[in-house]
Amino acid sequence: MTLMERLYNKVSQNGFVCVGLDTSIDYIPKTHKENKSIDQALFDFNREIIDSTKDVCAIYKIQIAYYESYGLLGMKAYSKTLSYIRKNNLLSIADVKRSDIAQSAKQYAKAHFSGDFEADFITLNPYMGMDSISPYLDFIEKKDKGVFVLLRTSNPGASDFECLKLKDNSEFFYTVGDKLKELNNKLLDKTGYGPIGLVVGATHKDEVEKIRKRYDNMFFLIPGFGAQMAESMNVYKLLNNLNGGVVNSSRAILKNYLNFDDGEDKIGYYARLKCIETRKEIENNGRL
Ligand SMILES: O=C(O)c1cc(=O)[nH]c(=O)n1[C@@H]1O[C@H](COP(=O)(O)O)[C@@H](O)[C@H]1O
Repeated sequence: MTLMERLYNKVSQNGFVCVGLDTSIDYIPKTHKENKSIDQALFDFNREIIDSTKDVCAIYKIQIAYYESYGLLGMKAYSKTLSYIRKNNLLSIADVKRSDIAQSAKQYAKAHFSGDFEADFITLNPYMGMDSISPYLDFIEKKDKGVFVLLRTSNPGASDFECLKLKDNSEFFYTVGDKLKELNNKLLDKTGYGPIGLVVGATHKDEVEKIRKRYDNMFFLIPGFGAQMAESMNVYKLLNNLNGGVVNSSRAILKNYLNFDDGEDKIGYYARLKCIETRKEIENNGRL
């Protein structure tokens, strides 16, 4: 089975939620971190979240900054989390948002698609051009890996550059998406999708239908639901019949336990509950 088939099957079986492991030490209750090293505290927290959510989510996204910020110990937790996901036959997106000249991009590909930090997918920033993307193709094709490339991000600043109007009145990000679509079209498998996906935030509603239609063979990573308050209807439209993307939620899932009196003893349970609620809310609102 190819990577895209595995992801597609996970979405069909468990739903489209992507659990964002943006694990800050501040999210971990005191009782769960005292007498532990930082790497152990971060990893134990992640393991509890993974064990409790693996049958109600499609994939895990590990945001590397949360681990880099704790230095070597943080990176140890990052590496252990990725290998725990792999050992359990689950899928991972390393949210590393890389972008560099081809020679350096090759090294990033090696760093994040093999060895201590091996992930199934990574996130890329495309704004240095296509030669900053192509070095990843070797791993995509030979090692069955995938990428999600930033297209229309969820932050307010997305309008500063991504949405600038070109001479023909189209927004700049469509030029980026069209080039990536061409590349992805050569790699489609029987799911109808290919391993070059797009990151499309759900916080902007005007263009969601147009984006989904234009990039119909591209799998989406959709952030913005939960803590960034994207509307469930936007998410639904981007999902393409609920199987053309994954919806990331990080803080809303990891910190859900804080909303309950018995939360500290049931961190995983409340994370699981939030995954189920997230899926239901998007599915139900989409049906309206
Ligand atoms: O590439 C991303 O994952 C990403 C793109 C984007 O446009 N917006 C965005 O929020 N993200 C990431 O998605 C996650 C959102 O986290 P929450 O807002 O806590 O759900 C963070 O890890 C962000 O870095």
